[in-house]
Amino acid sequence: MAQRSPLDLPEGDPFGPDNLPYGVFTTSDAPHLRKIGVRYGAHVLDAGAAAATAASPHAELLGASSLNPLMAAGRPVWQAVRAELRDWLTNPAHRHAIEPLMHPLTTLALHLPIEVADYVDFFASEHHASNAGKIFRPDGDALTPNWKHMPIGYHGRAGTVLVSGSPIVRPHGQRLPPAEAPASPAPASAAPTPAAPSPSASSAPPRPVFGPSLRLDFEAEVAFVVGAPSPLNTPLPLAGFHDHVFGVCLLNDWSARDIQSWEYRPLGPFLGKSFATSLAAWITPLDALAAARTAPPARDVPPLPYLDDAAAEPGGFDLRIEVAVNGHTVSRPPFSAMYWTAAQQLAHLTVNGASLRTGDVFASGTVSGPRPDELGCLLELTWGGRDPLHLPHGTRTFLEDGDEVTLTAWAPGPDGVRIGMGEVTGHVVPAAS
Ligand SMILES: O=C(O)/C=C/C(=O)CC(=O)CC(=O)O
Ligand SMILES: [Ca+2]
Ligand SMILES: [Mg+2]
Repeated sequence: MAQRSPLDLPEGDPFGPDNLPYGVFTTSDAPHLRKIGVRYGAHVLDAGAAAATAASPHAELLGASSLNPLMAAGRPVWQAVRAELRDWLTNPAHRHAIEPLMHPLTTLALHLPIEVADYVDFFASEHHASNAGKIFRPDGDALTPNWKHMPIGYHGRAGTVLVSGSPIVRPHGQRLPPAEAPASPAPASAAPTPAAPSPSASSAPPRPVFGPSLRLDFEAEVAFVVGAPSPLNTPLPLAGFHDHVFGVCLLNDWSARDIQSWEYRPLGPFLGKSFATSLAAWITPLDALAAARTAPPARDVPPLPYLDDAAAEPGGFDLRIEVAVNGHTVSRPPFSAMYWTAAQQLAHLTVNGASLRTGDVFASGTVSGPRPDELGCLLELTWGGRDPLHLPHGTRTFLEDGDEVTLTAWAPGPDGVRIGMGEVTGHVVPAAS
């Protein structure tokens, strides 16, 4: 049987000419030579080689070892490069030149496609925020009084953003001893080292122990990658989203709930989240998601003018996310349910005069929908460990060593075609001894 050309895709392939996500790869014969690739079906185009062959004016940008130079070039260049890529991959006149530059995806090593500058994580799902509020702060209001007035967020740790597939080492940290039996069995190496004798009276102040986290969790999120930088002291309007955001990808904000719940007051998440954040290897260009734009939920509290999106282009994205633990689907969070949009988050990030750098990543926050099978983390799916999940391979409250978590997503594209968002995956390895 004749071998099908990598340029002939099956009908409706989610990585077809309307998608064209960017990544960075190496081949086994040149493991240190990072190249920009464009995913097309089950193959990857060596974009730098294609640009050189075509004598493209963008050959230097596509010949770089990360996406940052291309991302810094701005939207007119992004659009010109996307048109060139589509021509190279679909115009029969280029077939003989392009075919030899296509690598089977399975033969490549994929790397972090961008050099991450700053990393911010938001808290934009009303369902997640109110569930987390009820679980972490059962005696208070589910939402804090500021929540409907601004997209709440925190600055995370850019240096520990890892590419999909990287192992996640169970973190050590301070945590409170569980009031009763631990919600999930301790890994063999997890015997905690008491920092102090246990309190003898129930009114004694809490005293932490030190050891591997017993409540390791995932958070299904969507990340937005900044391309064009912005100057200091220049707040961006909502429309700035279109000019400054290069692309979108999946992100897993691994979270140690026991470390987090002890440390987060009063300044917010810190070491319970900074040990690792996984980013997908493929960045979907914003233009590939044009058909997925959708209106966000109705605002029941009018936002301040700089966040008011009533007259703006629809700021939501209809991304259908799926979360699998060890290959078993545990949730399908709908990104269209997010209350605060990425455009509002960008306007808020810069409203105080803060500048943007190429490679800044801002993540949506955990994506949870209203239904019990739409929740984006185990904290919610097991209600703080109270209601274990029953999976074919055993019950889970939080993650055990060896567990693998995979997020996938797709978005509606033009003419009923699906735009594949690739995946972000990671597996838990035992805490360092
Ligand atoms: O309610 C809290 O105190 C914190 C909840 C989170 O886990 C914060 C976070 O990472 C934001 C998010 O993913 O939505
Ligand atoms: Ca998060
Ligand atoms: Mg994290």
